[in-house]
Amino acid sequence: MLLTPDLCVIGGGSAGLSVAAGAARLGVSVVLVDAGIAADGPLAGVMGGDCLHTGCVPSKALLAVAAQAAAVRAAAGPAIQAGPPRIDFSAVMERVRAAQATIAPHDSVERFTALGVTVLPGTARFESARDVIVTARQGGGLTVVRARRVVIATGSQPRLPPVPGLDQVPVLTSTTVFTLTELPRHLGVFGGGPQGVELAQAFRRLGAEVTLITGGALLPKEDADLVTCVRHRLLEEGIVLREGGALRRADPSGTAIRLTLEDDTSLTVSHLLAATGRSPHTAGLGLAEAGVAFGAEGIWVGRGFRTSNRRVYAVGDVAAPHGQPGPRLTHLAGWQAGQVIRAILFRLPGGVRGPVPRAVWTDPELAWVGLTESAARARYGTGVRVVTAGFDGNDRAVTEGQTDGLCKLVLIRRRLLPGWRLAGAGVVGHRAGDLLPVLTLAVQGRLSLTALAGQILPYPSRSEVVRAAAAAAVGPAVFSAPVRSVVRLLRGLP
Ligand SMILES: Cc1cc2nc3c(=O)[nH]c(=O)nc-3n(C[C@H](O)[C@H](O)[C@H](O)COP(=O)(O)OP(=O)(O)OC[C@H]3O[C@@H](n4cnc5c(N)ncnc54)[C@H](O)[C@@H]3O)c2cc1C
Ligand SMILES: NC(=O)c1ccc[n+]([C@@H]2O[C@H](COP(=O)([O-])OP(=O)(O)OC[C@H]3O[C@@H](n4cnc5c(N)ncnc54)[C@H](O)[C@@H]3O)[C@@H](O)[C@H]2O)c1
Repeated sequence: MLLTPDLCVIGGGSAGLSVAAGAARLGVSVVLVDAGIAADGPLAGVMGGDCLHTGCVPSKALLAVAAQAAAVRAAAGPAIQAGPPRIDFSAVMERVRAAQATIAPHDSVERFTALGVTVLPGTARFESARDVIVTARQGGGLTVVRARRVVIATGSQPRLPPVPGLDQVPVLTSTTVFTLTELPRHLGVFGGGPQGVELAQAFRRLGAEVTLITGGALLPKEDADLVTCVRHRLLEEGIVLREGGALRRADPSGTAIRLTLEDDTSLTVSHLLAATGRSPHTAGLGLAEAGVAFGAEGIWVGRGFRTSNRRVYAVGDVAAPHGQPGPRLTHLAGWQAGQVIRAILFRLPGGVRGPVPRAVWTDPELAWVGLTESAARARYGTGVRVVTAGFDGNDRAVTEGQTDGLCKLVLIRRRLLPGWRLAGAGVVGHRAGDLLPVLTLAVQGRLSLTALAGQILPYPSRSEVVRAAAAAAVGPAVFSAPVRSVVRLLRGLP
């Protein structure tokens, strides 16, 4: 069979679905090929890729149930008499599946078909610079798609470092961890990025013994002072942290797994989860046949997310803008999808990307946008100023008994005018992610510090910590000697 649509989208994850839905709603004929459509089970007939099946949704649902368990433990005291929570792990996983099932209709083949998209369940591969061959699932035959434009959105997969013995032991990844039917007795988590830290806390709060092993520092992309707050809580909750203790080898030990670290220490765990990053899904796509340049970091794209083949574009986790692996996040995939629609359908040049907000959804959460302090200092040296305000001075946090954390603003000296400009901002603390939108607006929109400091905010709210940090930035200028002189002068007037 030969199909000749305007657009062929390969991959039905966050990126591909956004492109397909947007294009179809603008009246363009779209063929969407997805290899990840579940054939049976509760998510049968559902696309959604990593985010829905093995990423954001199940991990956040697991964290949410785990947070409830932690809240029960924390509530127990003189005011509330409660015992330790009894956790039914299979019911926990039911909650995870229920969250997925609630979101699933949005990503279903049915919805996309109703939007006018032709959905082909199967695996796509370029046969030439123009033609994409789709091998249908379950031996259902071949379809040739000859589209005016093709968008590759094939995502990424878990990356396992070449540690000796890792291929000799059962290793869980994000692909398999959400199919566990029993709570691991002792979970070794290998990797201290957002994935490792979030899942370590979730499993610990659900009652597993957890050891987190990471070659470098915990959350290495974040400023150390913010990470300290997260680390403190993980330790307090009983997670054993082996930071800087890279894994040297893994060996089977009966039904368990023996891990030997670089410092010659070893430990035995019942389960091992590798959370050591992801690599782009480029294999088997026939990229060489299509004349699409790519590397280990992903498919190289320029402005408008166009590849080296002018008919072909790439977005989402698989794309490497200007040859660099970007952050791999669902909301960034959504933004890129909008850009590719602009480029293909409206022939508009790609917009310039503002700083991308990100959050680690642990408790406390760590949320950031723009330059971190360490990145700013590396770039601007002494022309950097940092101000903070802690939740210990925030009345709402005090009333909630959740005063850990702070808001931090990274300022750089203005080039032409006197004063400072906001280059990065973030919060660590209880529900810190909810405070990120205003900081994102401030950093992306180059909002003045005076505007941030002058906000009228509901009292008592955690959002006041942002205003307090901005007030700390503008305070020295407001209460300076020249301003005091003006006040003195005016006081003398009738
Ligand atoms: C545990 C975990 C937690 C996460 N939490 C967050 C979070 O809280 N916030 C956040 O923003 N991001 C989070 N992420 C990252 C987020 O899931 C990804 O950035 C996002 O899903 C990428 O979307 P995508 O469309 O590029 O790729 P994917 O969602 O991977 O979709 C790719 C699709 O392409 C299909 N495909 C691949 N090859 C072919 C082929 N040859 N033919 C046809 N189809 C093909 C696949 O089957 C899949 O359906 C998390 C990731 C993990 C692993
Ligand atoms: N909240 C969120 O937005 C969120 C949550 C989970 C995952 N994600 C996304 O999913 C993807 C995967 O997350 P991740 O945390 O696995 O990736 P990551 O690349 O951020 O972190 C990988 C971690 O593994 C460690 N590591 C890698 N190789 C190692 C080795 N050989 N020895 C020791 N340590 C090693 C790194 O030091 C790092 O701590 C990322 O793209 C991330 O953005 C996002």
